[in-house]
Amino acid sequence: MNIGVIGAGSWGTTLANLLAKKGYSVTLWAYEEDLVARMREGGENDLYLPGIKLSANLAFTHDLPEAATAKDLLLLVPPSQLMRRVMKQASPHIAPQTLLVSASKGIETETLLPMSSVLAEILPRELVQNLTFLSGPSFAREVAGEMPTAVVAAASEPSVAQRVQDVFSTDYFRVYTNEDIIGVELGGALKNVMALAAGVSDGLGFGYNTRAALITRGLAEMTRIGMALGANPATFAGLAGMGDLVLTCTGDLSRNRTVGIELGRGRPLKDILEGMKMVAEGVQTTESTYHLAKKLGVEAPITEQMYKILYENKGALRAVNDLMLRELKPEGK
Ligand SMILES: NC(=O)c1ccc[n+]([C@@H]2O[C@H](COP(=O)([O-])OP(=O)(O)OC[C@H]3O[C@@H](n4cnc5c(N)ncnc54)[C@H](O)[C@@H]3O)[C@@H](O)[C@H]2O)c1
Ligand SMILES: O=P(O)(O)OC[C@H](O)CO
Repeated sequence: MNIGVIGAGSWGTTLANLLAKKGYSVTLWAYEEDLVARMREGGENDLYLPGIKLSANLAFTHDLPEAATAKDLLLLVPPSQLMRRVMKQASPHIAPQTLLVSASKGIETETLLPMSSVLAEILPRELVQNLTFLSGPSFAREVAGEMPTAVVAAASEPSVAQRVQDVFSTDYFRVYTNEDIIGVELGGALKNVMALAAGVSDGLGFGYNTRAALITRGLAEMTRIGMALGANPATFAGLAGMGDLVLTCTGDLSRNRTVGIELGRGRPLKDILEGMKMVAEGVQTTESTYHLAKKLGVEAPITEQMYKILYENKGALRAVNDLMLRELKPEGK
């Protein structure tokens, strides 16, 4: 099987390496030309996944058409805000029978669309039918270290999700299938907003009570937004919802949680982002989710306060107070 991977960040590189170690012939596309040269020479992605030895079955390119052409499966892992731009360039080179898998987690800020809708707008129909979404609790570095991990592959056609399940599964990477594309996608995107909030709470010096409250009420908020977009609420109790939410709100490897911690300590967002070469998807997904929830008429108090901290310079402590002092209500609402 010939596989192309679009995006050599920490997740794209990790999944490309997993597939190459399984024996597939894999070509990894990197946006950074100098990184391609270094990966070829040193067998390591020193920018996004330092210290992990890359398989000899892995080829590297800076040429997007080369990565997309004549592939049985193409894995898409750019930051979500760049998905449209990158895939518009790649699209003409993709063969109609190629299995497409997206592993990016975010909502486009300009259109408020999840990746499934972004891709449906730019790809030919025969490719859209075969689209699968891979999501779930999976820090790249732990998968690269072959630590047992479980994720979900969602496609509208079960046989398509099963093919992707077979391709990606290993003894340390267990893939479940699901038919709820929008639920699986939104779980992965919205948990990043909650991870920022959990980080803010930690940065302010609050404890486990606050974090548990944020995780639980965050899940309720994610489920409400998901249901308004047609997701199955049960999906949010699974790996792509609760699973990824718990991981990202509690794990020190989370970039989103780390950004939240710095915000909670009072560091300006601009400073934090200037010091980061990796993407914290939650920063832009907070903006899209805030506007999306308003458009849908869904109550999203944590997202709203996170938006005010990020984009309206609201003090983190005031945001927490405002959350606590909202009108009291029954838990089920
Ligand atoms: N890292 C993880 O543990 C992890 C796990 C699951 C899902 N994801 C998701 O995978 C997606 C990619 O994240 P990542 O962690 O692999 O990236 P990263 O933060 O490690 O690296 C940044 C990526 O952005 C790319 N990039 C920067 N500027 C670009 C441009 N102008 N055009 C195209 N690409 C450009 C870089 O080449 C690199 O691939 C995100 O949606 C993320 O949420 C990440
Ligand atoms: O480091 P984060 O916060 O982008 O999270 C990475 C993955 O999405 C965890 O599943």
